[in-house]
Amino acid sequence: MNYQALSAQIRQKKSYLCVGLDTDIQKLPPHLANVPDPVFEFNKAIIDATAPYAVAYKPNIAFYEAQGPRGWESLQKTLDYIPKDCFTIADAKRGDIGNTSGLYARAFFDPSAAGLNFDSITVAPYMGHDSVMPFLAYPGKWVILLALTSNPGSADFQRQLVDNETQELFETVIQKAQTWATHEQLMFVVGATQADQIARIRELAPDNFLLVPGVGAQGGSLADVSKNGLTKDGGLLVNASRSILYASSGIDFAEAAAAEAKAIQQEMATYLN
Ligand SMILES: O=c1ccn([C@@H]2O[C@H](COP(=O)(O)O)[C@@H](O)[C@H]2O)c(=O)[nH]1
Repeated sequence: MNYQALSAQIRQKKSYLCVGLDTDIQKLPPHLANVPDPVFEFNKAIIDATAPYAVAYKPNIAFYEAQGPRGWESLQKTLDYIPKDCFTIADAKRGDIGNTSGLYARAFFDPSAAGLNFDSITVAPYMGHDSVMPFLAYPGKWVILLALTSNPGSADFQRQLVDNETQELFETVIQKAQTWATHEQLMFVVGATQADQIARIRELAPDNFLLVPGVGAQGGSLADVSKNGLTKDGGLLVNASRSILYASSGIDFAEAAAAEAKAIQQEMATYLN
């Protein structure tokens, strides 16, 4: 999905909600325990329930690869089930020397390789340009680069002063990466818990989409993120995973997920107006 189509989806659905499919086998409702693929059945119900309110889905790859081959199978089926008008994100946080990154890119972007055809992948910037470029070699696919993450440890490196102490490392990442790709292929991850930095990030990256995890379970504020992060084209994908997936642990889990997604979408609609 390209920039214009994503922006049009946001306008049409009045939503910039990304539902995070962090599907934890230990947390599934008991009544799914005996179906052949509980992770896929759960995801299918979550997708059906939340699709009216979401423009993107983000399976976190760790939850699938930890299950071995059957996890990859659940991931494949889930990706194929996501409606075609929704943007898909492989939250894999990859990045390595060039030839290895090339294989990561193939695994997630080339359906003739591992069967997966994601729109985008999260990438760690730490190894520099040659670790990121192989992902950008796929026309129409996106790199979502970790810039200022939502976790407390983000202060350890990302907030350190660099460039003769003139700016923080995450600012350098955002500036430098824009010499590698346009805003039509490059997004940045910025935690909702870092909302006080979003105005600065918008100065550095006025047109790039930001993927913002950290509302819901991590306590970030949708209002604060939206106030400084929205652009004329939308410009934000705000992710919520646990607060939607596990809104109820019972037989009504999908209805509870729909209610949670709808509440977020309705709040988003007020900020888009
Ligand atoms: O800075 C980051 C980068 C990625 N994540 C991921 O987003 C979701 C958040 O899940 P919640 O349950 O809504 O807290 C999860 O997949 C993380 O790995 C992040 O939280 N922060």
